[in-house]
Amino acid sequence: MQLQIDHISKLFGKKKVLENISFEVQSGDIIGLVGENGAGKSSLLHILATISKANTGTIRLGKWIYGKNRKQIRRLVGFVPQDIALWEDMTVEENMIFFEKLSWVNRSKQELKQLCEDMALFKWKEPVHTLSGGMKRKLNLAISLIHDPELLLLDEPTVGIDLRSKKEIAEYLKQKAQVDNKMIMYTSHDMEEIQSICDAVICIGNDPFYENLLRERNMKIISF
Ligand SMILES: Nc1ncnc2c1ncn2[C@@H]1O[C@H](COP(=O)(O)OP(=O)(O)OP(=O)(O)O)[C@@H](O)[C@H]1O
Repeated sequence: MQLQIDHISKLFGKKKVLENISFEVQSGDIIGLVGENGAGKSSLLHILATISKANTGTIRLGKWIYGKNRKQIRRLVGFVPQDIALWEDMTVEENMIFFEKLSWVNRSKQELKQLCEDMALFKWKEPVHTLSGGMKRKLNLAISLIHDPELLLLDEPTVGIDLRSKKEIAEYLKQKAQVDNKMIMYTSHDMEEIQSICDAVICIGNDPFYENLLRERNMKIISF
């Protein structure tokens, strides 16, 4: 499958946040998005998650076109937003079951539990409000994987997650891309993490500071 982004721009009022962005992502790719605060990384992910619309340009995911085939596209996309979105009074198990019911797939309890464990989350019967910030993020990640999306969009997914779990999650995501042939787009301000996970990086805002950082690390830069 291919994600094809063709000349997209995004405006908020008169403010241009994304300008004429074009690039392609293939199945199996993990693409990093970097750039300073306010550069437009989340805005791009929101567009790709169909939560917001680009002002110009076209986007295709496989044979489907954004704006025309939203329902089909939503089934193929998983999104972990920066803000944690969970039912705080329900347990981890109840949250997983709730989101499984909202999805288009049937997963057994064991499969749902395994997804949490893949994210190094070993709480199951605990109410979410008793979890740490990092554990909640792990749960958000597990939820985004319930419907086995072809395109996984992760907006700073590992903020607050301990180093061991970060490493385990990175290995899991690499396997998802390499073995299961999924596309992953990933934002982070942690260059080491970006370097260890991503095959190539897009520098939102064409910022020479970030481009130099990436060159110093011999990372492949996707220009647009
Ligand atoms: N709903 C909105 N209405 C108006 N302006 C917005 C809206 N969402 C984002 N913006 C503006 O768009 C710009 C890009 O924001 P965005 O959140 O995409 O940046 P980012 O690169 O993800 O930043 P960060 O690294 O801080 O997460 C910012 O100037 C922000 O204020």
